[in-house]
This record gives sequence, C-alpha cells and structure tokens, in this order.
Amino acid sequence: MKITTTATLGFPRMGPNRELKFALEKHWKGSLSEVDLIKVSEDVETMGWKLQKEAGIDLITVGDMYLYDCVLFWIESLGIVPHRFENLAAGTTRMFSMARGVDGAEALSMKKWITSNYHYMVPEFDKSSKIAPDFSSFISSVERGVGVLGAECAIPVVLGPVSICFFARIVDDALTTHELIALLIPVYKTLLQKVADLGVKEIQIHEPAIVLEEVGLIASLKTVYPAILPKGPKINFVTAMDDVGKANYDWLISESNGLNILSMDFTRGNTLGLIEKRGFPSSKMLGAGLVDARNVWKVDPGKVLPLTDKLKSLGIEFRVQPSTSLQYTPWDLDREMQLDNHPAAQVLSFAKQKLDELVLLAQAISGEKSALDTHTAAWTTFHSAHTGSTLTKERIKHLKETDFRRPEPYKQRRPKQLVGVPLLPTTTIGSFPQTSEIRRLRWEWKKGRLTNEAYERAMDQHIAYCIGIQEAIGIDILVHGEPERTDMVEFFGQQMEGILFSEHGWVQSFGSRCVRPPIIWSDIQRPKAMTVREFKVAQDLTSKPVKGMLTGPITILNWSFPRVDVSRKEQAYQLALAIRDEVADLESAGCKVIQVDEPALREGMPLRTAQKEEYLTWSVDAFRLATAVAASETQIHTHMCYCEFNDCMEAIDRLDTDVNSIENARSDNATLEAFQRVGYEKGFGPGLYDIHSPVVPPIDIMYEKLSSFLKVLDVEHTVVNPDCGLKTRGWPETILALKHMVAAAHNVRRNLGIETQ
Ligand SMILES: Nc1nc2c(c(=O)[nH]1)N[C@@H](CNc1ccc(C(=O)N[C@@H](CCC(=O)N[C@@H](CCC(=O)N[C@@H](CCC(=O)O)C(=O)O)C(=O)O)C(=O)O)cc1)CN2
Ligand code: MET
Ligand SMILES: [Zn+2]
Repeated sequence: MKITTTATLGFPRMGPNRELKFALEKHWKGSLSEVDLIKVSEDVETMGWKLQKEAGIDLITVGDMYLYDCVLFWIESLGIVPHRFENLAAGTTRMFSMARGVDGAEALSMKKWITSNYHYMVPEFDKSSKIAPDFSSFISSVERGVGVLGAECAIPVVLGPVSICFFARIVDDALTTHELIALLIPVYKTLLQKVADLGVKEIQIHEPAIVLEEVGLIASLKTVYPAILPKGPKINFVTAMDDVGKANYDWLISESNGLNILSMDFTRGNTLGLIEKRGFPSSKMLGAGLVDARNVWKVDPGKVLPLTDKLKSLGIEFRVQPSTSLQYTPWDLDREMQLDNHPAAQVLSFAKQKLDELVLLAQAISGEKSALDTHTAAWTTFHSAHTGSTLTKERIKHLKETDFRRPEPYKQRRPKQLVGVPLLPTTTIGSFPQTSEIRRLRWEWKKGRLTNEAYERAMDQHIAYCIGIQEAIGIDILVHGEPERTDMVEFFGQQMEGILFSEHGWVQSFGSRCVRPPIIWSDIQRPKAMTVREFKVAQDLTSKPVKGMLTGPITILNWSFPRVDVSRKEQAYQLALAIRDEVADLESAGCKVIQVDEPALREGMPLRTAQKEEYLTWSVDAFRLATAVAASETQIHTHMCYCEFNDCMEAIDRLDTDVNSIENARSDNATLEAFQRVGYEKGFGPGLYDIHSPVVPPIDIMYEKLSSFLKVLDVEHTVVNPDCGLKTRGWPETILALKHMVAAAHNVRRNLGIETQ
C-alpha cells in the first residue's frame, strides 16, 4: 500500500539556541555584518531542513526563512515602500528600517497574526508607494533549498497577493484594494513563473487572510487566481488557524480555480463539517492539517484516527500536514532535561517531535496499525496518573453569582477610592526598563551563583530606584516596576501549580523578541502569594499609593499552551481563582489600587461571529471572578494594548473595572468616541504617548493630546499614563518622557482651574 505523503508548512526560524535572535541583535548594534547575519540564518534553515529530511518528511518548505517577519519580507521583495522610507536603497537594511524605524521615520505598525501572539508588520501603501519588485533574494533562497533538498522535495512558499492586500493599510485613499490587486496581478504572474522555471514540482501559496471574515475577499480571490497561476508545478493553496467559512470554501473547491491541493486546518474551527456538508472534489487533493502546530501536546490517536477514517470513507485523497507552520512551537523537547521525570513529559511534543508524529500518523493511515501504539499508551498512562486538584474543582463547583460581582456598582464605589489623589492622576502601566544588569542578576541567580536572599535584595534596590524616580518626577499612582519578572505571563505561571516551564522553549513573538509560553498541564493552584512581598517593599518606601500589578486570567491562558483535556473556560476560571486570591492578599497588605492586565483578551476571540459571544461571556466572567473580590474602596484597573477594540467594547465595559488604560497610538479620538457610543462611563487612561519609540514627544504635544482626550472624556474619570509598559525602553528616555507627561498633566489641570500654583 502506498504510504501517505507528509508535508510541512514552515519551521521555527530562531534556531535551537535562538541563534537568529542573537545574530539580529548583534547586527543591529553594528557588531555583525549582513553577510554574517545571513550565514547564521542559512545555518539555522539548514538545521531545520536536515531535521525534516531525517524524520522522513516528503515535502519540505523553502524560501520561508524570513529574517524578521514573513509579511515584512514580502513588503520588501515587492518594494511596497511608504513615502518616509523612499530614499533608502532596496535590501535588508531598508527592510529592517521599515520594521524598527529610523530617525525621522517611524516604523511600520505591528499587528497580531490572526489569533496568535506572533506579530506581523503591516504593509503601508501611500500616494508615493509603488510596486517595485525585486525577487532575487527569494529566488536565490529557493535555489539554495532546491540544491540542498532536491526538486522533488523542496516546496517554495509564497505569501499570496490577496493576503498582502487585506493586511495592507492604505493611507490617504492612495488607491482602492481593487486597484492594489490589479497592480499585484502581473507581478505575481511573473514571480510564480520564475519559481516554476526552477523546476519545483509544487508551490505553496499561503493566504492566511482567507480565514478572516473580510468583505470583498472572495471577489479578490476570483479575480486574482485565474490570472496568476504558472504552468508546470502543482499549486498548494494553504490556509490555517480556523476553517475558511462557507463562502470561501465553495470557491476553494470549485473545479475551475486552478488549485491542485487545498491545505486546511483540522485543529481549529470546523473544517470537517464544511467537507461533510459541501463535499470535496476528486480532482483536488486535501492537505490535512492534523497535527496541531500551535500547541505542544502529542497527537492523540483516539481523536485523530476517527477523523482520518472519516476522510477515507468520503473517498478523499489527502496528505498529512501540521495545522500551520511549526513556528508557533519551540524547537526541540529533547533538550528539556528538567522535564524528564515529569508525568506530562510523555505526552509533550515540540517542533522536532511533531515531524516524527507526521510520519507515524501517515504510516498509521497507510495501514500500519501499530505505528501510533506508543502514543496511545502514553496518553493512557498520563490520564490514569493525573487526577488534578480536588480543591480547585470544588471551588469552581461552588461559585455563586455574587463571586462575579463587585459589592457596589461603579458610581457608588468610585467616590470611596483613592481619596486625596488629584484629578487627572498620573500613573504608568507597570514595568520600568529591564536593564541588562537586571537580566544578568537573574541569570546568576538561576545558575545558583546568587542566593535567593541576594537576588531579592538586588531586586529591592531596583524597586527602590523606581519608587525614587517616580516620586522625584511627581507621579501620583506609583508602581514597583516589575524588575523581578522575566515576562508578565511566565512570572505568574512559574508560581502556580499545574503549569510547566521549558528552559529553551522559545517562540518568536516579533522580530528578535521571543517568549517561552507556559504549559498548562493540570488544575491550577496558587500555593502562596506571588506579588505581595514586592508590593510591600515598594509601598513601605512611599506615602503615595502603589498600584499592585497582576496579569489577568485570559492573558495567562491565551499566552500559554493550554490543556486539551478540559475547556478553555474551565482553565480561565481556575486561573481567575488564583488571581482572585492574589487580589485579596494585596488588599490585605494595604494595596489601594490593583491593575489586572488583559492585553490578550481580544486575541483569544474566535473569528466566527457565532462563537464570539460565547468566548466573550466566559472570558469577561473569568476576569470578574478574578477582581470582584475587591472592596469598593479598592480601585481596579486593567490595561489592554495593540488590539482592535471595536468589536469587543461592550465586553470591555462588562469587565466592570474602575479604570481601563488602553493603548491609543492612533492620534485621533475614534476609539474613545466609540467607547462612549457603547455607553462606557467608567475610568479611562488612554495612552498619552507611544512607548515603542525612543523618540520623546515634547510637553506641548502631550498637552494637546491630553486636552483632546478631554473633549471626549470626563475629567473626573480620566487617568494620565503612557500607552504600555516601559520594559523595552532605556532609563534616560523613560525619565524624560514621564517628566513631560507629568508636566502636561499639570498644565491641563491649571488650565481647567483644578490646580492653582
Ligand atoms: N508573553 C508575552 N507576550 C507578549 C508581550 C509580553 O510582554 N509577554 N508583549 C507584546 C509584545 N511581545 C513581546 C514578546 C517578548 C518580549 C521580550 O522582551 N522578550 C525577551 C525575553 C524576555 C525574557 O524572558 N528574558 C529573560 C532572559 C532569558 C534569557 O535570554 N536568558 C539568557 C541569558 C541571560 C542574558 O544574557 O540575557 C539565556 O537563556 O541564554 C529574563 O528576563 O531573565 C527577548 O526576546 O529578549 C517583548 C514583547 C505581546 N505579546
Ligand atoms: C503587554 S501589556 C504590558 C503590561 C505590563 N504591566 C507592563 O507594564 O509591562
Ligand atoms: Zn501593554
């Protein structure tokens, strides 16, 4: 019997030891040449190819080793350059300049990639932008892949033109999406023919935007695809992260669209439902995304084999693939020595292990019944050994309606809070610069070269420094600065039972920045207070209120690898109880204002309208469960950043926080007005300046901005703050920016007669 084919859709790009991250950062500092940077990236790419080849993967992607981001690479290759960068010569330097900004030209904006914690660079097309393609870098990387892997195995990846158009921000009505599509058609036709001429047998065209419910998407697909496909290679049209929805599905399966293989995600959304209801043509092959590329659990044969049996019974010809690129999982589980004896280790799988799973699954499908037996055994052992926490389960069972409700509504509790703090109080979002000295201390401590006491003393000095700076600048609501936290999610996860950590399990978040997502494997419990010690250290140093700083349950869930044996809702409630206990402990320690960050609330929202409400209901409830324990006198803040607020404003209102500090990078007040329209009447802290830029706005700009906020917002309910945490910034610009922010607040207060001197 013919063995089922296996293919991949992309591999982690940072390398087993984050080689690319360190090379990039050296290059940007000027201590590594472009040639040497490219050498590092090619070495990492070759390592990935070798692993895939050795695992027995049949079709391996090439041309997708992006130095910074996939979309950015295609922006540069297509030469789509906004006016402010037009004097730069094409090439890697221009590409990095667009990603990171240069003096006088701010960076392209960054956006969450569909429903993940990966960020892409947003293409920007203004009146002076053109399409000025140069595909030489892409073509030579494909040639390298074909050279190493052979033309039978090397599959070039192209980012599709429809996604470029739908991701793009068109400035000043420079042109319509339709006109942009028309410009891209001949360019893509030439590109795809060039790739075909290299003798490859298949081309993957990735169209990630197809899972979004965008108006006009289908019309674009219909215009573009008949016009661009080359003669020769088969075309694998790749979608991921959700099902494609009915309308797009019907276009995908149409006989006349010229597509040969349709790759779809079977781990999110309801792809099987679409196939069952709407059929699948015998003229096309299915690229079945059966191995979850966004989580770290082994394939469960009990779940996946019934699915493949179904596909077989429908007579569909299919191959085995990961659900999307493996870039969302860490490189290799074998390096995690400290997990060796952990009960969950036997059911974990990182990118390298997933390659073996693809091959085993293909063997099982091809009739080798025993291929996945060890997988079945591992899951059985895991489930029988793992009982979870009775205490947590009981607490959830006995939750009452009042556990989700503050003792009094906003209007009644607000006058009881922070009495004595001036109107338009100034504050920050939590973190202060994470200096190399802080990271070095942490490293020494982790290696055992620094005792717990010595590490805590060192962190306390940083806290004292942060308090001193804030006092000196005259900020009203202080923070301790979060020096003890590696990451706002990792830090909390590390102190909860039921959550596991990897040592090398880095996943790219944007550019060279990576995260090590916690792995939720069992019921959550918080054995002891997580932040109270540092809060007390800070509060003891000042008579001003210090804001307690927590990460909310939804953000912890969405930035972790979740369990697959219980619902996300259940996990969110468990996390909420842990945070609730922390809120109560902070309050007992004298904390008067507590911020519970939820920057990832929007990101976890499903794409299909039908499922959005359900998600927003339980996620808002989880947040309320975490915070409603606070007394009326305690002011609860939240913070959200870099997301689209428009379709979840009512949900944000239902969080029932006293203050919501949001990133508001766009200069107009559209977001604030929209919040007013949905009846949001609680406290607001719109970001006064963008923390991503090292450029410090002058006082008068901040003054204007704050004054403009007050055209929409009520003075009584407005808080003055930057738009996100300051951990990625340096001290000098942080101090200057906060001085300007405080000065702007004073000027506005004087202007309004709230303050006299
Ligand atoms: N989880 C998460 N997602 C998020 C955000 C966030 O803050 N957290 N913010 C938004 C943007 N995303 C971001 C993601 C990562 C970073 C970031 O700064 N990451 C750091 C890693 C942070 C970290 O854990 N650092 C460790 C250091 C670990 C380390 O590299 N150790 C070295 C040795 C020590 C050294 O020399 O630094 C090693 O292991 O080799 C620490 O502080 O201790 C990086 O890539 O550089 C920033 C923003 C959206 N998503
Ligand atoms: C990505 S949101 C960051 C919130 C966190 N409190 C910080 O200031 O870093
Ligand atoms: Zn933020």
